[in-house]
Amino acid sequence: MLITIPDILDAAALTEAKELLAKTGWADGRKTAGPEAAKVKRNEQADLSSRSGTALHTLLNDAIRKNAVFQAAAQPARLSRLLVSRSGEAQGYGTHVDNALMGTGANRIRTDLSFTLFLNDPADYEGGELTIDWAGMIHSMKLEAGSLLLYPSTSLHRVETITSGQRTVCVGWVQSQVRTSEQRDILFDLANLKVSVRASLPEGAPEHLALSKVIANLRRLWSEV
Ligand SMILES: O=C(O)CCC(=O)C(=O)O
Ligand SMILES: [Fe+2]
Repeated sequence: MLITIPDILDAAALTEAKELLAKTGWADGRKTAGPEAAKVKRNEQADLSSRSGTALHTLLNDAIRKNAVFQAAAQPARLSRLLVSRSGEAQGYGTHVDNALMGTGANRIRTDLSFTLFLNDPADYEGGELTIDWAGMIHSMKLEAGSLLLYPSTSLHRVETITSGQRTVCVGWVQSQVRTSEQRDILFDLANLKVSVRASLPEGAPEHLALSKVIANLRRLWSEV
């Protein structure tokens, strides 16, 4: 599944993120790419180890984790550390596949899903679409500031070259409790169905219980914890 989630950050959180970003240092983005991806990666990455960088990481991480749609769609078991990157004119990120495993020690994860949280508006730059090759279809997307695009890490993708202005995003990866995309899709559909059933049938209706039972039993079959 490829899904856009609006309003991960509200206006106040976006302003705070931008203020923290203004105090953060930047380094060459190739440092955090695998050897193959490093050849096509042209951007800069924020130093999230500084004081303002740590505050920024916490702000973004909390906002992503607490979002109900993100939780339902990704079913996260674990999240990678986040990266914040910016690309200016003539920069971008050529076609690549993300590393299957990331992080070290206790932070090691299998990447099932990748996401980009847009930190500035599409009007601020030309080019810079995130282009994803998913199930034989090409999706090219550029979202409003504060919105997140979640997509399977199994796909080839790229960031189109920026022709003017500057693109700033936060990217990260999820190890899902549910390893396959097909099973995650079914659970996401059922979670959405549960919301509609709750809205249209009285509390305690047998349909609520039946649906809860189906969801719980599928999660028993498909989850790794
Ligand atoms: O900047 C983006 O939207 C995606 C970046 C990316 O593909 C990556 O960091 O692996
Ligand atoms: Fe990537």
